[in-house]
Amino acid sequence: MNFLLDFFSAFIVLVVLSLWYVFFKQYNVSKFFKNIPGPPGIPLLGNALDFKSKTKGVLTAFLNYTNNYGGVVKIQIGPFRKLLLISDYKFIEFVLSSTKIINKSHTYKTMLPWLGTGLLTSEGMKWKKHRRIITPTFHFKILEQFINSFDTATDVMVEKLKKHVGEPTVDIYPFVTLCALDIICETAMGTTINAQSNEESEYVKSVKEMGRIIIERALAPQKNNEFLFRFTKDFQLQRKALNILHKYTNNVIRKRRQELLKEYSSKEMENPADIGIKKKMAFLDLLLQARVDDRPLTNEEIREEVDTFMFEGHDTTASGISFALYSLANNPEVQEKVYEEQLSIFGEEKNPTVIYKNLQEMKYLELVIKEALRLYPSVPFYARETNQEVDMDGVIIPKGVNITVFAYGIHRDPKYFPDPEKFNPDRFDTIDGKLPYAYVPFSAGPRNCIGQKFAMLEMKSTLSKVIRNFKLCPATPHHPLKLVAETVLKSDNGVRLSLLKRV
Ligand code: HEM
Repeated sequence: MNFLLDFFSAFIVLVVLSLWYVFFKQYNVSKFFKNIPGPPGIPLLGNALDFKSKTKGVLTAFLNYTNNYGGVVKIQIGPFRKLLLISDYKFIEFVLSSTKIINKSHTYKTMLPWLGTGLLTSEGMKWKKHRRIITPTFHFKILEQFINSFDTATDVMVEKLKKHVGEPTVDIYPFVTLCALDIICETAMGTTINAQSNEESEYVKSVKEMGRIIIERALAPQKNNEFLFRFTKDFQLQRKALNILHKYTNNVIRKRRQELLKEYSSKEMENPADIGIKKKMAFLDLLLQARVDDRPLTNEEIREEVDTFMFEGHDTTASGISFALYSLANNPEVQEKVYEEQLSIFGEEKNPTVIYKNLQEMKYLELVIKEALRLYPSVPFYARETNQEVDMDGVIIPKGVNITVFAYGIHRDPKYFPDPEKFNPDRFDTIDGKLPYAYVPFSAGPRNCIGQKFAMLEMKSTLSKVIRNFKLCPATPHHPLKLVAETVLKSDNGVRLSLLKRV
């Protein structure tokens, strides 16, 4: 009896202490949020029901909140989690340019099992040091060598699309995704997985599986919790997918390290500084040469970075390319200008050998891509968390505040983009460079997208080849997009259009 009483008292003390800890931790945060407008929620769940099933409602809910409550909105998810949704220019500028608000929010934790602490998820000194050594791997001399990989993968896609010429409606998203996956595999790891001809490969399926699990966990409170997640079916599926993904990357790393050592010993490369320029190399090879704190990166550190490129570097460009193709199909006069530009660079040649200079000459196509990323930013929102108190022009933001930058929201603000729903690439002719924090598809500041130049080149390369080969028309029946925020922006009913062969 005594034992039971002791146990019960200990349990009560533990609960009280835990609640006190949560309350104390939340006190400053709650005080900060007190006067910020936001949608009324229901007890315990807050606004969580607005996000309804899985991912469907988040984008619409965020947009409604922004329209109803303005550029700085308080959102409550469950009893304890609050987030600050921002689409206010000054606030976005403050957050993204800050060297203090650098850490990612709690939501990114669901990526850790796959990516570990690669560049996207790492913090503090690790992020700083790795960002410094990875930045040179995006030098244009290195990117230049990837054009051939972009070209070869797009050739495969064009051949596959040719089989659908004349059909009234084709969902191009799956074609583009597999093409982007082939590209990132070859450029990040130097390996060919032939995703386009081998869609059922274990690796491709595992990449898709992890993408799904990451976003579902981020939005469902019971899966987000590490302990409860262990009892779900997805935990087992994640284990299986991670086993395949990590094994693949680890094998590639081991093999490339051995090859590199052999090449060194045969004195093939005399000046390590030239590495990656003289010889075509994948990001992985450059990471194998890199040094941090006067030592090479460990296999695990390299795997984290390569997996991060695999994750961050294919769905994003696939969305960018797909929505740009959709916009061109539905805006024939813009498409005609893009085609004219291609003719002015290559003449009638449909499959010319494309070099870096040609891609730089595609100025109008660049405006088209920018406008597509304004209306359909691949990453519609991203979040930071304060790890210290910060002073924003006299307003103190306490430690522990989740600040979610709503890029999709500010991109549709008529103050910065008049007639925002109109697809008008020419607007970037006049506004480019002005108000940089109103246009943030690649984020901005010290923690912006390190792969944006790579992404731009890939998108130009792929889009230009498709446009040289096909005339794009709207799908029949008419196909309005149903945008949803998954790990990236997608359309729930596909990205449909119709293809005609260019003669
Ligand atoms: C259209 C294509 C792309 C878009 C729109 C895009 C967008 C973004 C955004 C918004 C962020 C910031 C995310 C955050 O703060 O949580 C980011 C970060 C990042 N992106 Fe991209 N991205 C694209 C393509 C790529 C590619 C092709 C790669 C790699 C080859 C890449 C690698 C990364 C990495 C490593 C980070 C983390 C950087 C850091 O935290 O220091 N991205 N990207």
